[in-house]
Amino acid sequence: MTTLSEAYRDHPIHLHHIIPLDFDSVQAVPDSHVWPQSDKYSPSSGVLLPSDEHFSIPIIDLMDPTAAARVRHACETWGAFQLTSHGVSSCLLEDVEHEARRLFSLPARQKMKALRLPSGATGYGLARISPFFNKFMWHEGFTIMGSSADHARELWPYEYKRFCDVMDNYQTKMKALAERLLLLILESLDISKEEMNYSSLVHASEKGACTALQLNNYPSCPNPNQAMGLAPHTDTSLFTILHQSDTMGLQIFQDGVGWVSVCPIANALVVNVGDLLHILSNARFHSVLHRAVVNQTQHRLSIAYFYGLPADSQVSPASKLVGSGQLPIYRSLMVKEYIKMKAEHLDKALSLIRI
Ligand SMILES: O=C(O)CCC(=O)C(=O)O
Ligand SMILES: [Fe+2]
Repeated sequence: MTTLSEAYRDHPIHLHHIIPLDFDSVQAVPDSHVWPQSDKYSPSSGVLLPSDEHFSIPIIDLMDPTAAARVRHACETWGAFQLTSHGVSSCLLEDVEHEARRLFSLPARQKMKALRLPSGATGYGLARISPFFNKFMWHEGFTIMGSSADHARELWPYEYKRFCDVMDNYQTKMKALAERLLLLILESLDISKEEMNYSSLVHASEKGACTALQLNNYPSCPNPNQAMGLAPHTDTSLFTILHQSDTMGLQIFQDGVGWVSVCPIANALVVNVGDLLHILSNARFHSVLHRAVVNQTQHRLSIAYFYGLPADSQVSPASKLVGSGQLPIYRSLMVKEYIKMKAEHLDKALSLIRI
């Protein structure tokens, strides 16, 4: 079966788009990291603080009997929501954040030992979207797919086990939560698991879902208005479950409104609709454009769990949602084909598969 790593292998990335800045060694934002102020990519462009509830993403309690309807509304209007009562313990969230902090606070030369390979998918480095932008992001990341042992051993030859145990446990809990959420999302689209007549989704929830864990670090920045933490993008996943530390930084784009900050809520997880769910829902749910901005005094961490379909499966608008007067908006294609298109064309990928 094709894995996500194999799907990325054909798209080597140049080393200067993998190696992060040694943030400890700079006093000012270097020109290579200064983003233009005048366009939509400007880090300070049109941001709304969610002081008004109309400008904040919905908060959904997973145990609420009306959760499916609320999920549908959130995914149709925002493409994102904050999830509470999700059953992932606050201890585990603290542990995963603590381990991520421990990793990113290592000296730069130590982190470089676990650098992602040019044609690799896992390890330490800049975000994969880096080559699409003229300027570099104020960010360093660490990607895990399955076991983190090989890279963790490079970072801590003798004491890597605690890191691996926490990451394994977190991925196990995230997978179980993602499977619950997938069923809720199908229910919200009025599709029962039995009606899911193509195998990929059933397949995904039962065995081969393509998943990845992404640890993100945004060091404090001498001039946050000039720098960009993570440039605007949509996730390729079905959906992403994100834990953010208690520093503001995540923003989502809402048409006609602009960039809206997603306030950290203790123990809530942010769920973002990704491209695959957008395709599957025949664009009823939208894959949310989001970015991360940086802070002058506090560094910020986030931990993203990407839940996708198996790379070898087919994705298309669900048959339940097309037919009765509704035409499919996207053609059917293999998930790995879509991953490849995204790696080559980023935000143009969806338009390339429109019918
Ligand atoms: O740091 C964040 O809040 C966003 C992270 C993100 O969008 C990603 O890892 O894809
Ligand atoms: Fe993202």
